[in-house]
Amino acid sequence: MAPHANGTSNGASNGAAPTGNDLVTVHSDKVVYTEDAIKSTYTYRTTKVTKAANGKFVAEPIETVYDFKTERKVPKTGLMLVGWGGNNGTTVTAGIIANKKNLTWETRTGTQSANYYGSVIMGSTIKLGTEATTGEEINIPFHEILPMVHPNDLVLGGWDISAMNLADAMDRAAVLEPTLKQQVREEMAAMKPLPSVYYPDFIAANQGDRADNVLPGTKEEHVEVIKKNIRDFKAENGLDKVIVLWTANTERYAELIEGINDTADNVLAAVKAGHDEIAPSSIFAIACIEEGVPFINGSPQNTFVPGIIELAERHGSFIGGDDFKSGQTKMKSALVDFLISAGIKLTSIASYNHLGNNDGRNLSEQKTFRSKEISKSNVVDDMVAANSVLYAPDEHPDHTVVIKYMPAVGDSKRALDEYYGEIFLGGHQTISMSNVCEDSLLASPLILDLAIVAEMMTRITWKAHSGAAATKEYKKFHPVLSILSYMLKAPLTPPGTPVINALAKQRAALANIFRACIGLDVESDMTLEHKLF
Ligand SMILES: NC(=O)c1ccc[n+]([C@@H]2O[C@H](COP(=O)([O-])OP(=O)(O)OC[C@H]3O[C@@H](n4cnc5c(N)ncnc54)[C@H](O)[C@@H]3O)[C@@H](O)[C@H]2O)c1
Ligand SMILES: O=P([O-])([O-])O[C@@H]1[C@@H](O)[C@H](O)[C@@H](O)[C@H](O)[C@@H]1O
Repeated sequence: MAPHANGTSNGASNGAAPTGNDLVTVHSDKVVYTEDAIKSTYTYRTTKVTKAANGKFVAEPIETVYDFKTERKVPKTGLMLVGWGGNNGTTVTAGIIANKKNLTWETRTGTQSANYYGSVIMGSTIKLGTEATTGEEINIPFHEILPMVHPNDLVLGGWDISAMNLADAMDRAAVLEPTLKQQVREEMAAMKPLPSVYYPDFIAANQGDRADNVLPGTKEEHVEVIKKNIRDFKAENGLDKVIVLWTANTERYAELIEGINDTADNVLAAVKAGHDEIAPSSIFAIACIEEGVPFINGSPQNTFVPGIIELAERHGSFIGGDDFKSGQTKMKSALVDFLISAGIKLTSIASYNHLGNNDGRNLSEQKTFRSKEISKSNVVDDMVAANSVLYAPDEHPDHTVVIKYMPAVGDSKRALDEYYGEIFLGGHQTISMSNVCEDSLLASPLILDLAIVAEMMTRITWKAHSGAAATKEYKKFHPVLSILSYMLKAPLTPPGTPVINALAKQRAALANIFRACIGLDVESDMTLEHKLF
């Protein structure tokens, strides 16, 4: 259960008193509970900096007071996966069934129980505060900070260009132990992906041999079919909400063409005209935006061309992406943050990996590899740019990304990295690492995190007490959900806003925004209570 407040705010009634097995009770006059919502008042503190002519800085603390409102009712939520029959799609499906049924299965090393390890929402904790008398740090499960969807309750569906049922597709993926597969096989055999949008030019030619479940018709018709699929899925399962997430193959980048995909009207006209540069993932994005359903891109291609971002803003529909940050890049975003913020001048990063799953097979073509190369390379940019002591303007470490398809290793990707940097007085530090990433077992929990956080964001609204954003009515967050960045290699942010890739900053943003929704200040880690004499 989400935390509850005992206090009353501004003399307003506190509404429904906290009851039952609430994990946390928040004593604050900044939080009010009604039957339907948690309402908090939060003072957001930032620092406005002005650079003077002499190159020095003037810093001014700024306070903005926001009201947040979080709907408390957890909706019955469906998760529709594009690429449902793939390694990630089958693995996350089996994982939910295993957890829902509390399955255990025999492995070479003993009995294994279902879990959600690798999910930041289900497998990690956040600091709530310090124990009133002992000062001990109190941490709570991330999932408990707000009333979130539980992954066990997600209703799964989706599309695939391969007609294979989920049980056979799970075998094809070769990710899970037979002793687990046999327990979920019957349920998964009944799961059949809907026919999908297939434009061969956007993925590797070697994917053609599985494309036996393809929608006929025009691009305009495809948008309408996808929208109907979503409506039907919602109705048939009695859902309150649907989230759609792309875990299909990596597509090549779409060419950005003025007059075609630069504005919302142009991209809709291009769909109507059946323009070649409208990708399947963009067809899904448009359908979801028009249907008011959050759409998240777990792959690296530029699904969200400028016209689609404008369309999402026009409809107020949530979008997020790009490219799950599952293993090698997640490590990179943490290690680079550590090295550069420690004053070590990283001068080269060599990122090699090989893998043998179908994703690797699809990436064996240059056009699709290029999409992944971009998302795996740009992850260091913000950290480098933030350190003008080490790096001159536009100076960057050398950075190379290599991905090779080696069928023998299957889904067990081998990542080999070397980080090379300058240290004190001309010394050098070389960090070489080997990182075996069970790719689908690392990506699947991220699919759940992305879906749960995206759904949570549909229930959080805000208004400002003063300033330019002051409004009487509560408003939604910006349609581009940059709050999802912790789970993504190439975080999509609202146009004109900075991209933050540093892993710790991304996680802090997620945790602190959720803390603000229950009227708790950011966790500063200052622990002054332990430092003042
Ligand atoms: N650790 C990871 O696994 C990881 C990390 C980051 C990103 N990704 C990305 O996630 C995606 C899925 O990875 P995977 O290992 O599950 O790949 P996969 O090849 O096993 O699965 C992709 C599925 O998508 C289907 N597909 C292809 N085009 C489609 C379309 N237009 N509509 C519907 N279905 C379509 C394929 O038939 C296949 O079943 C890839 O783009 C990959 O780059 C994976
Ligand atoms: O997330 P990460 O481990 O850095 O990157 C992975 C790549 O190393 C891998 O080659 C690719 O197939 C996966 O889709 C994923 O993108």
